[in-house]
Amino acid sequence: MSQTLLFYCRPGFENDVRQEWAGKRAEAGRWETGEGYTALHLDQRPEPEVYDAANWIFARQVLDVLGQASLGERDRLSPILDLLDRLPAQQQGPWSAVWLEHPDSDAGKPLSGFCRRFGPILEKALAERGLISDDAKRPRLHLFFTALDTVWIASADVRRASPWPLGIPRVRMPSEAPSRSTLKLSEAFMTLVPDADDRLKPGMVGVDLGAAPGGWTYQLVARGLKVFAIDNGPMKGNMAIHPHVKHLREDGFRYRPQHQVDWMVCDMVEQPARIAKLVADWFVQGHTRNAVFNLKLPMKKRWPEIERCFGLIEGALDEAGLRYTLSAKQLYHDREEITCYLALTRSEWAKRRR
Ligand SMILES: C[S@@+](CC[C@H](N)C(=O)[O-])C[C@H]1O[C@@H](n2cnc3c(N)ncnc32)[C@H](O)[C@@H]1O
Repeated sequence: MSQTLLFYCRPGFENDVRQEWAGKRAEAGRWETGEGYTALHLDQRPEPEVYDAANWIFARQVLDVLGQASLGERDRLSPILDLLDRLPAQQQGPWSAVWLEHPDSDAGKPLSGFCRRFGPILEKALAERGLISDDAKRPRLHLFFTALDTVWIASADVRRASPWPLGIPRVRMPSEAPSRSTLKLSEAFMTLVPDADDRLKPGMVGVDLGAAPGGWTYQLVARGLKVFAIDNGPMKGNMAIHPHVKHLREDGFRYRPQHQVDWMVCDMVEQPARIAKLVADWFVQGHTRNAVFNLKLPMKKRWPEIERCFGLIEGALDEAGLRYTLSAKQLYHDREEITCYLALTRSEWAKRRR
């Protein structure tokens, strides 16, 4: 049975979604792309894992398309309900929720007001037809408006899809943090570290490479960690005087901790392969068990660069016989970059603990 997949992404990174697909999957199909999204028409339905938003770096959300509707100016509701009525029985709902969304693009953002107004109208109509269920495990209905008169209608498996509208987590800017970069690490913990509350605990020790002015250090300190902040530049605000922060004016590529630490984070602006080698060395030498690091990707061919960096890390850790997980995402707060999470498995860490 043919199937269309809809991917949401940061505007300008649609080609990166396609490159990532081609790098990871054998199935080829026809792509249909707009700013902030791209859809893939396939002859066959792919495996369920494909819908795991966490498995994709550049896609924020991956949905199963049910259809596309053109809407009239006076009556937008009827064409949507008609399309839903015509779906095969197994796709007809009921749904656990209905989300009205739009591309995260200059053209898409003005549609948010319309989505807010139209959402309750649609929800009421669906509820009257018995199409909204209390069962939170039921699929979610997504209406992705690319214009006031054009909508993609899609469904999401709530166990696999991103849990945030537009695939964008809401992150609060803490007033005490010295830089907006803090949002990136906060988002990384929400998105990439599934057991963050367990893996980041008071009393743990972290190293922040390229720490100044202290936005990432702030996130570690806020979770009760003691932090070695490595940077030749100055730490600012509370991060310059906090008793849990030790600022060392050293080269982040040369610095190594005297004792094993729980976390290493790295936001140095450098060639991605150099960062990848540095991170791999920290793990192979047993300096840390968790790392969040940023790979800056200003180049045109980002996917081959990512594959090269992951190859470097995986090659080094595999050769050292380590068991680990490596994941990555282009976060909402990432521009021409991605954020990666590398962690030893719990059993591996227990084995290596000195
Ligand atoms: C993007 S900023 C980091 C921002 C920081 N994560 C925050 O949230 O405030 C990059 C930092 O890396 C530092 N840096 C670059 N190369 C470095 C190196 N070789 N050793 C130490 N710090 C370095 C720079 O001085 C700069 O402060």
